[in-house]
Amino acid sequence: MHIAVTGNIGAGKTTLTTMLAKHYGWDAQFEDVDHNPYLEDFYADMSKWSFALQIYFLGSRFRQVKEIRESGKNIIQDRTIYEDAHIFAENLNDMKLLSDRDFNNYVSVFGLMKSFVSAPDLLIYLKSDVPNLVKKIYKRGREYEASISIEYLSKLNQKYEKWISDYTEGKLLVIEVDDLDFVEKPEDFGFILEKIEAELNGLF
Ligand SMILES: Nc1ncnc2c1ncn2[C@@H]1O[C@H](COP(=O)(O)OP(=O)(O)O)[C@@H](O)[C@H]1O
Ligand SMILES: Nc1ncnc2c1ncn2[C@H]1C[C@H](O)[C@@H](COP(=O)(O)O)O1
Repeated sequence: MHIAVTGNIGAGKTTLTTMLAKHYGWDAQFEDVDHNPYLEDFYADMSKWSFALQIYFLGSRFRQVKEIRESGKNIIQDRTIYEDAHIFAENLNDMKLLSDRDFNNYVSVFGLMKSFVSAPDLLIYLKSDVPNLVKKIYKRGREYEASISIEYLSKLNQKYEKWISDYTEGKLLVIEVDDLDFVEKPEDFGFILEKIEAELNGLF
């Protein structure tokens, strides 16, 4: 079984992925953030590094897709390859931080990869508003993310809303996380588990 957790920067994907992997004994796949050779430079100069970062994330995410196909294990994944293309790359192009030439090149490589990608059995979208995302990004305290603007997060949130409303590839669970503290409150984590189990009824 393949479950993926999706959502904007700071929504709580890594935290929930870690908790679910521990709770169910699933393998977890995380984003390549700490050893990412471009991320810090990207936030310092988005226009200069956007293409290199997108290619890096695309390659890293495709490696995960391959592993999921080959492993036969129950895997929970922190963010999907769809988000790189439909949320981040598209938004950078909209904001003129990724040129049309580089974006078209990216889209053509993504198109080739897409035929190898299977949708997760369940996609869990963590929906959060921008002020709450800002609070959580601040709480996490990655220095290079201090430059993330409200405008950037708002545009990403709009892309997420559109993408989720059009998503038909598989089962989808939308969780509004702003009033939940699944880190500190076991009952909030329990509420999420109940929702997941209702969706996966029969697959467990
Ligand atoms: N529902 C929540 N309630 C309280 N704190 C949260 C919640 N979700 C995430 N956090 C905190 O917010 C920060 C960002 O969460 P993280 O899981 O890294 O987000 P993401 O992976 O989506 O970027 C972390 O410090 C985490 O502990
Ligand atoms: N495809 C991407 N383009 C730009 N930035 C990206 C992409 N994928 C992830 N990121 C950034 C956003 C955050 O700063 C880190 C980690 O993501 P998070 O949502 O906090 O787990 O990488």
